[in-house]
Amino acid sequence: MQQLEKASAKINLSLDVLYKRDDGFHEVEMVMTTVDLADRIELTYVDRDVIKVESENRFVPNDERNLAYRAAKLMKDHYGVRKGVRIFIEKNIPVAAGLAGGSSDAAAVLRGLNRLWDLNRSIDELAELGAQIGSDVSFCVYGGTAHATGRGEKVRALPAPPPCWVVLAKPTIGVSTQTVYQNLNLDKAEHPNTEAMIDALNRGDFASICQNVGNTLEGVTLNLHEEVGQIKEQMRQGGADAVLMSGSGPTVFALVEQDARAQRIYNSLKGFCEEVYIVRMLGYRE
Ligand SMILES: C[C@](O)(CO)[C@H](O)COP(=O)(O)OP(=O)(O)OC[C@H]1O[C@@H](n2ccc(N)nc2=O)[C@H](O)[C@@H]1O
Ligand SMILES: Nc1ncnc2c1ncn2[C@@H]1O[C@H](COP(=O)(O)OP(=O)(O)OP(=O)(O)O)[C@@H](O)[C@H]1O
Repeated sequence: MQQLEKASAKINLSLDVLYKRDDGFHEVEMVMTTVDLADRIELTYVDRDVIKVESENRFVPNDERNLAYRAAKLMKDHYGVRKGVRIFIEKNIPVAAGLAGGSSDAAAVLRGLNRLWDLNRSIDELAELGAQIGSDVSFCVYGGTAHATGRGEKVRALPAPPPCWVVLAKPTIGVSTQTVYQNLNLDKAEHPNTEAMIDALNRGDFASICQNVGNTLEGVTLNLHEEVGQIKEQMRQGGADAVLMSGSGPTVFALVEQDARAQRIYNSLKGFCEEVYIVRMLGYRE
């Protein structure tokens, strides 16, 4: 018995950090959307009480450190399941990139095992459970476009952005989310206007979406890695409608309405970055 799941990457159209909480996490307010760059997760039923994780990507751990493993373990423990699974991850999303690759794999495992193990749980229940794995997992369970609050786990659906191209470019460095949050100085940080972003989405106003992209964590990663600023500049020069770092970075994305411009930006970055993609937003929950 097999179950295939698509695990899509996300970008943060806006990311505001409000304050540091007593539990060490930061209270955030984000607008996120999934894009058409995805890992492929293959779940195979095993008639023994085991979880095995395999991937051909050398940056992805094959043991209990893998978020996909942790998702399967959580499902087993939470629902008292005595069945097993072999998880194969075809990794297409860059690792440690700010695109929620690991979180999306975990979310895909929650959705897939719900079917493979006949658990019949609701998507809301899976999203709530996913928060125990990581702050981005709840959003990834749903996908689409959403407003996420709390530490990221409170998710409310929003309308899809109008169609456009998204050029993603990741410099060769990886960035630890924890390090970026630790280096954030909230007294000096910039804050996006989340309300204006939500309003722009509700009106389907592409120009206003572009005007209101913003990420409080961007300044931190820009200071740590000058490549991020260089990519932003190159995208701007290529005529992008909006340019922003996603999550804690280091991936930068450009929103571009015109086909020719998107292609030009993609081509110009190809020589500069190893990992460049030209994709569409998925927009709605699949
Ligand atoms: C940067 C984002 O990706 C934006 O979408 C998320 O805020 C991070 O989500 P994530 O990778 O799922 O993060 P987690 O695995 O939950 O946390 C990693 C580390 O980031 C920091 N962290 C994360 C989320 C949050 N709201 N406040 C934090 O301070 C904590 O130090 C935590 O130990
Ligand atoms: N399934 C997985 N795929 C990728 N990395 C994983 C996975 N499971 C665990 N990891 C570990 O998590 C680290 C962060 O990887 P990931 O690709 O999820 O980061 P990210 O895209 O920055 O996430 P986010 O945007 O949620 O902060 C990696 O360095 C890797 O060691």
